[in-house]
Amino acid sequence: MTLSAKWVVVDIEGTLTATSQVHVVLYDYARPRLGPWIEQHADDPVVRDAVREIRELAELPADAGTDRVVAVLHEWMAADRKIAPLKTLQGLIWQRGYADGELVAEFFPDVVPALRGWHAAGLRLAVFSSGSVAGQVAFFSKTTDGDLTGLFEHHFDTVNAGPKRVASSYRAIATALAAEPGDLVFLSDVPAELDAAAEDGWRTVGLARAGEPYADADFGAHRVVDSLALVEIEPA
Ligand SMILES: CSCCC(=O)C(=O)COP(=O)(O)O
Ligand SMILES: [Mg+2]
Repeated sequence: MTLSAKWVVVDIEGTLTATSQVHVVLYDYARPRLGPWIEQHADDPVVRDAVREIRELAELPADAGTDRVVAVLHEWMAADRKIAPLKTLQGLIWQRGYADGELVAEFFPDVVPALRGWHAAGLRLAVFSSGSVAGQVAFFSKTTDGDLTGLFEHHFDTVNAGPKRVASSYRAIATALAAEPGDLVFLSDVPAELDAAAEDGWRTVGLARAGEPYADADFGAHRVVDSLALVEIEPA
């Protein structure tokens, strides 16, 4: 399969890294640290705003204590709700974990060669993930293949772009990149995300990786592969 594009925009979970890397390794790391982080960073406006938003979304009283906020966050994590203030707090905790050497990002074996190959060929790379931009940058900075942050020119999340299953988020990204939708290719394991990108005119590639949650999903008219090694992209 050969595509022509200027930008390659990649999802993280299920596309670059196993879902278990996020749901087990990263969520297990964040879970016990949420309460202490909220308490120890109570004066950080980012944390304060996130906690206020969590209370509002969960319909908790404005003075609900950290234990009640954390209980909500644990419920959201158990249900894998990708809610922005949760992702903000997780991202801060993971940022510290990567900086302290307690976390190291791992990818499917085909990922780093593909990313490096596209970058070397002159394609421009960006990330669109539910994980916060801070969490994404930390994730790519400490990987089993070293610091990969230099590969990516832009990072998008649900705060600076919008929800991943809504076409307007892909319009916002195309505008931010000053790119025509037809010059953008989006790679994701979630058909609904690909549908939203295609609705905005993007090219799309679905990742149906063995053992991953969407391995047997219906990808409709989207191109589908089980490895990035099968995705050839020429600079447009
Ligand atoms: C350090 S990035 C963590 C990714 C994350 O938190 C997440 O929810 C992944 O969602 P995606 O949109 O990449 O499938
Ligand atoms: Mg994904």
